[in-house]
Amino acid sequence: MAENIPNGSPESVNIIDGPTNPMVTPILTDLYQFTMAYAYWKAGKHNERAVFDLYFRRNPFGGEYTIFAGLEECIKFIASFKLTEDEIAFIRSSLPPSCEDGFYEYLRGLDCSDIEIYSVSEGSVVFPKVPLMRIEGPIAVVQLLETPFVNLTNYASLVTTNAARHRFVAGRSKMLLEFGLRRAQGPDGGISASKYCYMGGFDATSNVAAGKLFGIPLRGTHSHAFVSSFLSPDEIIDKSLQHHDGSSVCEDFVSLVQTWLNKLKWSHLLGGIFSETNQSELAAFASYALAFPGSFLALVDTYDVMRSGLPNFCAVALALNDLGYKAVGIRLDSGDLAYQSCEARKFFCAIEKEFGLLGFGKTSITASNDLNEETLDALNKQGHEVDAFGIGTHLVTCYAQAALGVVFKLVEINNQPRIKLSEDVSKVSIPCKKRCYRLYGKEGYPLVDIMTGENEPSPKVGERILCRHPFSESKRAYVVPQHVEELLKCFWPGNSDKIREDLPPLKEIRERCIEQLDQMRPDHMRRLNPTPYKVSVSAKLYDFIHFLWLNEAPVGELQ
Ligand SMILES: Nc1ncnc2c1ncn2[C@@H]1O[C@H](COP(=O)(O)OP(=O)(O)OP(=O)(O)O)[C@@H](O)[C@H]1O
Ligand SMILES: O=P(O)(O)OC[C@H]1O[C@H](OP(=O)(O)OP(=O)(O)O)[C@H](O)[C@@H]1O
Ligand SMILES: O=C(O)c1cccnc1
Ligand SMILES: [Mg+2]
Repeated sequence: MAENIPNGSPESVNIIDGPTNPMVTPILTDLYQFTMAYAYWKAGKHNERAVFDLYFRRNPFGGEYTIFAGLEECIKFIASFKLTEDEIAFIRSSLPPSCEDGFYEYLRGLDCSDIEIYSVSEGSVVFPKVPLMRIEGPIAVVQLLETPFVNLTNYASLVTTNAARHRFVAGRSKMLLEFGLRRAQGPDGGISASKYCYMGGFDATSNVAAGKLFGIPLRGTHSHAFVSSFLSPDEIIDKSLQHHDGSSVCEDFVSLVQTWLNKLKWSHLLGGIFSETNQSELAAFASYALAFPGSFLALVDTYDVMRSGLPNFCAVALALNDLGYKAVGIRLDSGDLAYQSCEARKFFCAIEKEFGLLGFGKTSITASNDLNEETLDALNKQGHEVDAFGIGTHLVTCYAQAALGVVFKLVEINNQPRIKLSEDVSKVSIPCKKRCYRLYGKEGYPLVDIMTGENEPSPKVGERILCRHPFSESKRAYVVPQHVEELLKCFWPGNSDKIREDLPPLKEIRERCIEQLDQMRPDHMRRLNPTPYKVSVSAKLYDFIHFLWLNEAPVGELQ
């Protein structure tokens, strides 16, 4: 797990690269973090040891689960945390002239070597109120981390969860392609979406830069422009195509395609479905096949799916088959995707039967066009024959919910627990430096997450423990865990002697995410009225929260 390099040593810092986005620097933060840092420094308080929790309050998309993502980028950020002279000069110009020079000297020496970070593993299923990360260190430095950490985890967790939810509705067997780059919120939105949609269970992306940066499989088809850019088959100059096994060359592939189109037109099973297809579309398909004979996939809805796109595709696919190539399939990008996919499947099966082409019935059907959880669900209910979904706008923009609402709250300073009160109970923070556990039941499902004080004994397998709702007195349950998982692990030991967890490769995080989702009890996962997962505190922590609450809340006076 840990590398053979002393924790906190310069070597252990150096082996972690900087953040993916070079815009992620210490000044990618809110001004108030620097004004507070100055005021802490001025008060001589800047080195007081603080503990902050990063968590969220409500699951997104009306669901009862969230996937935690963004940890790797946070660690990469703090590993390279250092203000440049240029940045310090800018901060100086942004703060009042009365701010003392000593502060800028202090900023010059800042790094994150004295920060400790405990975190849930990236790609884990997580729940409201339970800390995703616990950040400890000198208060002025930890304060500066608030905005970038929330920024790096908020959208990451939201879009990973969105991807996981799309995967859940589509089912395991479908291929899910992320097509969102053009519709994403800027370049960082696009790159992040590709990374985190893969993490949340998508199979591939169309985003070439993300393929290069993260090793995500790349996939794509072609657009309507390619189809409409052709006017007629006469445009195709080099019509020759070598047989797949290299044994011979077909000098006029376009004629072979026309021959097949004629056969299809007069075939017993397909007769009457179409007459004359669009010849410019046929030219586009033949050209694409000449360019990619081994991976031919055609967008069939430019003119008319049933009367043109589908027969044209099949004519090209059959001609390719004569030369030893297997066409991949079609893409549908408009209209009723359930109906058209079923009709296309019937067409492919009829060809398999008519021409004895084994396996042609299974030719792949990709669907795209404004897809989201709801349309996937509707397609499932109607019955469809789609093998792969290409999803852009709704997925990457998180159209159904714009932000997760991750927060970063002080829970302890100089070993003194702190609480933030609110009229709204759901916004009251859970004080103390805590440990967090997931307790598993007899059937192997996670039953409850429990937070305890740092120094309480951990829950034990086979030992009954009282789990209390943090704020509702009557809600409590005894649990005898069959398995206990400690959730917060050390990802940045600072100057402590803790062992640092490795940052796993993206593919491993994705596998963890898929595995964790599979482990959940199905009623927490369903789309309609899912059962909330229980989040609790130990009896001792419950008593302490309420003691501190009473202590901090002023008593009103009635006149
Ligand atoms: N069988 C179906 N059931 C429910 N929704 C569907 C079904 N088939 C397609 N959809 C959805 O219906 C919407 C159709 O959108 P719209 O009418 O704008 O597209 P279109 O006219 O078919 O195509 P274009 O993008 O070319 O305008 C899309 O969001 C698509 O995902
Ligand atoms: O629909 P999304 O989920 O965002 O998926 C990406 C969309 O991008 C492409 O469309 P294009 O940019 O050509 O626009 P259009 O289909 O809206 O005309 C593609 O054909 C998909 O329809
Ligand atoms: O490759 C595709 O088919 C694709 C890529 C991006 C957006 N829409 C479609
Ligand atoms: Mg579209």
